[in-house]
Amino acid sequence: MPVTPYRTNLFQDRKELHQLLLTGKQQSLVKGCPQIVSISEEIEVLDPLAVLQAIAKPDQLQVYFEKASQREAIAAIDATLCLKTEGTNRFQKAQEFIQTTLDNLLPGGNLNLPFSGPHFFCSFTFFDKKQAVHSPFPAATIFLPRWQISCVQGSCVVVANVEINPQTNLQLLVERLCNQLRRISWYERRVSNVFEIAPHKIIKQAPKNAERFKSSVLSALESIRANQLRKIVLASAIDVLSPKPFNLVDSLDTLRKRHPDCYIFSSSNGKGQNFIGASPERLISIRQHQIEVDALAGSAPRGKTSTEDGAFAYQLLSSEKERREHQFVINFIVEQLSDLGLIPQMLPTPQLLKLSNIQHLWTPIQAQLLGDIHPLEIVAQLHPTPAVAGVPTKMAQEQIRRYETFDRTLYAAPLGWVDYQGNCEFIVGIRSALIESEKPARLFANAYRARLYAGAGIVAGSDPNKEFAEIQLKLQALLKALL
Ligand SMILES: C=C(O[C@H]1C=CC=C(C(=O)O)[C@@H]1O)C(=O)O
Repeated sequence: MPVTPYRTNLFQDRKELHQLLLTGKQQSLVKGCPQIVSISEEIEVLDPLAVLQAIAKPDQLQVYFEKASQREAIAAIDATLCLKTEGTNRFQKAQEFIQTTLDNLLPGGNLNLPFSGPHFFCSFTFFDKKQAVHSPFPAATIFLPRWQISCVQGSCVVVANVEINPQTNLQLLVERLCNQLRRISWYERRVSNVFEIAPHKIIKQAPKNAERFKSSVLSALESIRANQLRKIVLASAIDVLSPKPFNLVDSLDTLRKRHPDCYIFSSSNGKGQNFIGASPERLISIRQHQIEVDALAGSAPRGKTSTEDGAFAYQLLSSEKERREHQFVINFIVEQLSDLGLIPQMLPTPQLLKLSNIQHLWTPIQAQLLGDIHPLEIVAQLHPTPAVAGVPTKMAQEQIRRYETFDRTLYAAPLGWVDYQGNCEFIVGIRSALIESEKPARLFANAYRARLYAGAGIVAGSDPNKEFAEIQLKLQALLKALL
């Protein structure tokens, strides 16, 4: 992909912008196919979530990511190009789509800022095929956004990706791009809450949920005793109904304030359904060839006092069962990275990751990226880890299908971005919910539904009551943000 030495403030200089687009047009003539021109420019400080609120439309694909503790947020709005696919080779197809797009892409503007240059936003479902006819998300969605707005530690960048073909009217395009950028920069810099009075919501949790979950745990423990399984992560879902639509931006705004140590995320399917969450788990990040993967498994509540909190932490760190549950995840990640010829490195004992309502055993694993391994090859190798599936993986996935009566959709699956230089960040979509902000569901007496998901790792020695209590604790992260 050639990098063009254009000025860094292309939107200020229409002649230069026109010239870059013209190069794209000429390239599309020579290559005989449309080209993408990607323009990056620094803008005044704004909140990407406020831009999402101001310009995104419900019928557009959208993704939002934020790590408040690192002062990092990014919004991707509408798709210039998109691939929706499924099957066992979905990661491979996604990789090919990205490569083909980059072969026909001309980047311009300021490429030296964090998040400048084209980024591809990806969401994968837990399973590689649709679980139900009306599944809200395809097994893989990869898109190059029309507009990408990011803010990293006070430095904000806008990236516009436009498709050009020999017929494109460049003057009109320049006009349209500059107008849209003006709209983005003018908008409110802070999220304005739409609902002054919180809508009344009814929590609907089938009473059978608890019993069904506990009997699944007992049955899974039987499979563990029979040596068919060593670990399985079983999840539960609850439905929250509301007479008013759920507001995506309000929910994200609440989540980022309540869970600054988590990755706040949302992925919208362009049909009024949004998958949102506050996940503590990073599947992988690659920055300048440095890979980081989280092994996260083993949980305890937070204490009400520092003494109680310390006691919970001590129990967690010294529990043989929690350490075993955690070790399965480490072993899997190390094995999968080693299979790719990488050399994983980590500290010998887990650390504690303390979140607002729960604490976990956490082992960050590092490796140096070697050769030309694509980030999605590593994602394919890592998903699903035993933090969300089990050991052995295939058997655990089969059993999950048998025990869980709901569609996992994006729950516990990789969600993230890959950039044009091979950097990436993927989180695991846990502590999450599917919210409906467009059409009320007839099935629920025309109310709007939010489905919340959380799971727990089951190993020999697990207690069904304790695992159910852990799930309730995890569900609180989302429940409090929606109510
Ligand atoms: C599967 C979930 O959590 C995983 C991540 C951290 C701790 C876990 C545990 O202790 O069971 C789970 O493996 C979830 O929150 O839905």
